Amino acid sequence: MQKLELTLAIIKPHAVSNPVVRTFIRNILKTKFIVVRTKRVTLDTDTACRFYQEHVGKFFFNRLTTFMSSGCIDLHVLSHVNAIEMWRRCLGPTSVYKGQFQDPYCLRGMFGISDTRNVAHGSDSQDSAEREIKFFFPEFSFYHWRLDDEEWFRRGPVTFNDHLFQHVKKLA
Ligand SMILES: Nc1ncnc2c1ncn2[C@@H]1O[C@H](COP(=O)(O)OP(=O)(O)OP(=O)(O)O)[C@@H](O)[C@H]1O
Repeated sequence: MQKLELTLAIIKPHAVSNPVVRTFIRNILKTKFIVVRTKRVTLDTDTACRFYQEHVGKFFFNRLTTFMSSGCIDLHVLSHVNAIEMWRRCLGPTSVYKGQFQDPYCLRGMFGISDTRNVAHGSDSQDSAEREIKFFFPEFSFYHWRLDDEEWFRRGPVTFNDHLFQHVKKLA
């Protein structure tokens, strides 16, 4: 049985503040993935700039970091075999316009407003996922994940806790 992979999903402010979009996305997350952690935060611009530091100097950097600190964002640590690719496939292309033509049912194609307000973020590699999860969930233990939790979530049984918006171990 292939091991579970972790990825970070960030639901961007315009998607969190729209109840229809938020509910649609949450349904995908809880039915297609194992949701390992969920947290809602509001970033200050300094934290948004640190998170997106690889884009410093690009024409959209200021727009992106201002937008990401303009309201609540939802952070989800997702798990699945090939979680990174799966979540990015749900998102579709970075460009909303491209998504609308190439893959109209992807989240960005359906709910994106612009290339900045493109619904959500997904880690693009295992290294990025680990770095990004550590950035937002410093208390998350990769040691315990690898030692114990990964196998538990893979084999089950798990149940979904709506209040936490997380899957949790189902104890006998
Ligand atoms: N040409 C652009 N114009 C405006 N905003 C952009 C543009 N390119 C990227 N961005 C913003 O910067 C974010 C990070 O860009 P990146 O190139 O890493 O895209 P991505 O990997 O598809 O998206 P993400 O990392 O958010 O999942 C994008 O999600 C988008 O919000």
